[in-house]
Amino acid sequence: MTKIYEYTQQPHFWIVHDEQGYWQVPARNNGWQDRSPFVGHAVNLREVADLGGIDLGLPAASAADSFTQELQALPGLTLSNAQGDSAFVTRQGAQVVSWKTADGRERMYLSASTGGMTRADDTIPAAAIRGGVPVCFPQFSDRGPMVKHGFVRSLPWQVATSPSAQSPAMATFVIEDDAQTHQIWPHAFHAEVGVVLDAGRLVITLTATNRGDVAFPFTAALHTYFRVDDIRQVELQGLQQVRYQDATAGCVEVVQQDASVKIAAELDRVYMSPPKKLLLLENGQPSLQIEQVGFEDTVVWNPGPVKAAALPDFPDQDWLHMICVEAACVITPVTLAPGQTWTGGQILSLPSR
Ligand SMILES: O=P(O)(O)OC[C@H]1O[C@@H](O)[C@H](O)[C@@H](O)[C@@H]1O
Repeated sequence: MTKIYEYTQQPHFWIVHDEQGYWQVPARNNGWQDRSPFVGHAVNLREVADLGGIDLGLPAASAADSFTQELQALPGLTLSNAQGDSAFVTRQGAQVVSWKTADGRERMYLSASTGGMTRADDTIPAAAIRGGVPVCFPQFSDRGPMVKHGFVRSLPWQVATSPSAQSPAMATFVIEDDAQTHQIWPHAFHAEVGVVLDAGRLVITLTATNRGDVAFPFTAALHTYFRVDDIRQVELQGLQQVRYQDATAGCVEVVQQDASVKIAAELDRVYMSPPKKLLLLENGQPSLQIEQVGFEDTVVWNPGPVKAAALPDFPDQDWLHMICVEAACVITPVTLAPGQTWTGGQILSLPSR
């Protein structure tokens, strides 16, 4: 039987801490009987009941003052674990802007000249934060009438679950529609970002719920910026024979021929229904495994030298030090009926795991 140390129920998922780490398990069919994409083994409801209901409780939901720390002047909070991994999530956009693995290596790219909502300048809408894991919702890129990549990446989020002494390695963040969002998008929604840090692994989930009485479609992405030493030594494996739209060429459709994606200039592609696990290599060595669930497409983006020079919040040379590999729903929008919930996630792990 799987030994479960603690578990807590969120509105749309469970957080489970067992022998193998922390897991975020979508709540379907009223329980965990479904083998979840987030667990490598079955966790079933009866086993949990047998444990006698260990409920350690959660700190009460708190507001902006949970974001007591700063990174590059961006208010946020830190997650950490006993193994020495840490992550920083900003109030603006519930954006993971730092993920340091226990070897001390920073895995997320964050522009030194990013804009964003500081504590002193709390005006909205703020510029998006350039780096980490921007949450694009309810529109991916400029494929619709809305502001590029939707509006939630520019808005302040609330903490639903703070990292605590008992559970320092997980947090959840929420945002809902209000008078301001109704001016941009008329729908009643609830969005939730879950961040779970485990030894050598980071799980980020996006959950969207329709809390209105009219169905709505959306597109979305976890627009992850990975930090790399030198993009010219980077390969992304797992996309051979996958069809993609090339956004640098009018979205013409092409089939990936090469075994790996390499970047020498601007690259902007939406891979359609690719395999769910990709491998990032640096200098020929596996560097990170990038897995996605729930999201149908994968976007790969690097601005290259010319576009980089034109981006005001991005140092000219930094295209050499990042690659975006994004879990995305682009080609086929997700439609949520009233009351319905959708969850997608990206699971990033060191390749030795
Ligand atoms: O500059 P933004 O709005 O953060 O977008 C960055 C890039 O995001 C990618 O997801 C898109 O495919 C690109 O076309 C876009 O340029």
